[in-house]
Amino acid sequence: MIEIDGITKRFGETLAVDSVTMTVETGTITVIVGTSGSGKTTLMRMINRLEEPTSGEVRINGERTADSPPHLLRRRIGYAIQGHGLFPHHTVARNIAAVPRLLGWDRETIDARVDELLSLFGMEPAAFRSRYPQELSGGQQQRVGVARALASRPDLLLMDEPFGALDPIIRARAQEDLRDIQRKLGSTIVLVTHDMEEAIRLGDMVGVMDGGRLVQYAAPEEIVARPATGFVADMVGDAERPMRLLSLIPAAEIVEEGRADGAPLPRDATLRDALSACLWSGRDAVPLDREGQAPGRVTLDGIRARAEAGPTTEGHAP
Ligand SMILES: Nc1ncnc2c1ncn2[C@@H]1O[C@H](COP(=O)(O)OP(=O)(O)OP(=O)(O)O)[C@@H](O)[C@H]1O
Repeated sequence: MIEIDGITKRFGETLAVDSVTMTVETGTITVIVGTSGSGKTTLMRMINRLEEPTSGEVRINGERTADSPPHLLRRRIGYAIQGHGLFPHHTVARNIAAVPRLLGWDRETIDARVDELLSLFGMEPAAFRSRYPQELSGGQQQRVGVARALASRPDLLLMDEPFGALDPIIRARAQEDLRDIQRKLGSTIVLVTHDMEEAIRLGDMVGVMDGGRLVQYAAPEEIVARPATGFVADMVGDAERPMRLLSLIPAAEIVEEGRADGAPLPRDATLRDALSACLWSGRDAVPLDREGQAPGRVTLDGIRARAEAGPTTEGHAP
């Protein structure tokens, strides 16, 4: 359990973090969300003492972090940042093994851990172990970055906008993978993002920061159903916009040739209807009735691409 107790950080005149108190339970994901400059990164960096608090303290499993030398503390706490920070001249295996090597693990244990993590992240160890970061796709580099942060089985993994550099489709996959792996390993994760949708999707608990203050700390359902302030409500509203947008776009706009299983949706169905039908039936395409022609199909990929294009077509303001 991580207890953040009345923690405050001042940079000169700036009150970056203002007396934040929160408890993170072991084996959960806590997401800190807020706009730029709200203090979320500073709050997180005070957990592993990359920043020293002006006042207040942090305890990990009852031990005050202030009593642990920062370099020892940071070996127990994984840290993954946007752009992954991999060492370009080291192989994937050596990158993942960085902290276990520092900790003096023996070679077989390290090799086994590297292979275990690569497999867990869906990367065949024999194919990836000896590659260099520049020989990987962006999504693979990001996975190696997270694998590295998890390698020494840290008490806690801190993640600062880990998916910020990924395009939206990979991002959704990366979030699902993280969730799966966190469940399998039982890791405790604190993740910082400016994206409320990501917070709602990933967090067991969501903390919303505004102007250095923690304005709400609750389960995602609670945040959505009962936002504590207007600011939280606005952030939730922004997150729901893609869904609202989907219900305004006719599925006919992205219908394509080809068949799909199931009863055709009516020709005036919206993308939201099509998405619901796909999710409900577990299919990645559904048929759509068309005027004077055989039914076409609407695919999940098509829906996703159209949602990401945003309200580009005239008359579809969200
Ligand atoms: N080292 C520093 N020196 C002076 N001011 C700082 C320093 N680090 C952060 N700040 C200020 O503290 C406030 C909070 O910054 P912080 O980086 O924690 O916000 P954030 O919510 O993580 O924002 P972003 O999403 O842009 O990273 C900002 O006003 C920032 O300018």
